[in-house]
Amino acid sequence: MSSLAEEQFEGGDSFPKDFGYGSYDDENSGPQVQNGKTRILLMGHRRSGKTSIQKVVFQKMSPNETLFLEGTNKITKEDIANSSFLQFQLWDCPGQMDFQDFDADLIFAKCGAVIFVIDAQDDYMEALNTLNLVVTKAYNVNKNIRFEVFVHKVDGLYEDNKMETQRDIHQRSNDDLLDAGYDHITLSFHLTSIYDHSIFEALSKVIQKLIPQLPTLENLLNILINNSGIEKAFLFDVVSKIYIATDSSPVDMQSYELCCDMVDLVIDISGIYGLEESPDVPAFDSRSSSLIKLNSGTILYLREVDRYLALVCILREDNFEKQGVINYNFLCFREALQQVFEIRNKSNGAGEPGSDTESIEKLGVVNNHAG
Ligand SMILES: Nc1nc2c(ncn2[C@@H]2O[C@H](COP(=O)(O)OP(=O)(O)OP(=O)(O)O)[C@@H](O)[C@H]2O)c(=O)[nH]1
Repeated sequence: MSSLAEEQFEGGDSFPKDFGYGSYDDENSGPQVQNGKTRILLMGHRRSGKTSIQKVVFQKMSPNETLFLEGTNKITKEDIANSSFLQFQLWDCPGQMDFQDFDADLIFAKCGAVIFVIDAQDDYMEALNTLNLVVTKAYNVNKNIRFEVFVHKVDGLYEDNKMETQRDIHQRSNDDLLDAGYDHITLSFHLTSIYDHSIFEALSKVIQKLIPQLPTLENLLNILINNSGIEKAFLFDVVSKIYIATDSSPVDMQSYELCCDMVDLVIDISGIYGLEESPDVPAFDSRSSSLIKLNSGTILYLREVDRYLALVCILREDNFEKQGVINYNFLCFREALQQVFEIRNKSNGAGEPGSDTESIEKLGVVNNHAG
């Protein structure tokens, strides 16, 4: 990779205050939501890695530091709302809780997703029994919960063994549900580790399922990339490096990792050189953008969308010749995104397709291929 080619600061208006995430709070009013925040539960046996996941992704703890974490002995609630775009409450449940006998109504009634963490380096048979118990209890309380199984600590497994372990856990847990008469419940599986980007990618996928505007965001990104000669675009929450949306082309891990590294780099450089006199003014602002040219003839291009969101694009160097078109399309994209949130804030019916279509129609992008 060549060095950072350009860290540029451009003029431009910030979004109005009401596009801040505060208003996003009010729009969710479904049963899975409490105080406007979707509740996500982290469950699993002792030492499976639940607290480590939360600390590494949301509190920027380095993976090695998790070695010194003490066991959790009561449910820890973490608001992931004020510090980033993501509006949810993460409940870290202690592994030592009595899974046979706990207040399922209280825990699952207002829950959007259960993440069940299984230590793939350990014997997981007992964990599968607990998974079955948790899933069936949760489903009886709330049929809308999404079940996500993290086959965790896979950094300790050989490549072949990873897929084999996931396949085995998938097979056994589905068989258990079938035996219990719950064959209609869908479990999603993710291979994860805190020592690489897999945990960020898995959490991105979990969280995307809980964002009602996801299809609209994906459509907007499709329109943007098709008209700008961009190959791949991610909408990042810069605080957590979770991508809240991407275009509909498949995600390859390498591209995602490159984009994550770029977000880190921009935040670090902004923190060092971009601070205003007042420490309260965030360094990552409407003037932040960055361009990295790789030796492979590929360009990484980052633009600030608002103080918590960044668009990161991957494109061929040749297609970057018309940077003006790309910048213009980006502004249209940003405006459309703003409209999506404004319309949703006004309407009570979250997720109604009509309102979102209106924003897409207003997206007056310019086609980069047109010459
Ligand atoms: N190799 C490896 N170790 C991990 C990973 N994630 C967590 N660990 C380690 O697993 C151990 C237990 O992690 P915790 O996060 O405390 O586990 P927990 O599930 O919160 O445990 P309880 O609070 O007892 O329920 C720590 O030593 C972590 O460093 C991972 O992805 N890979």
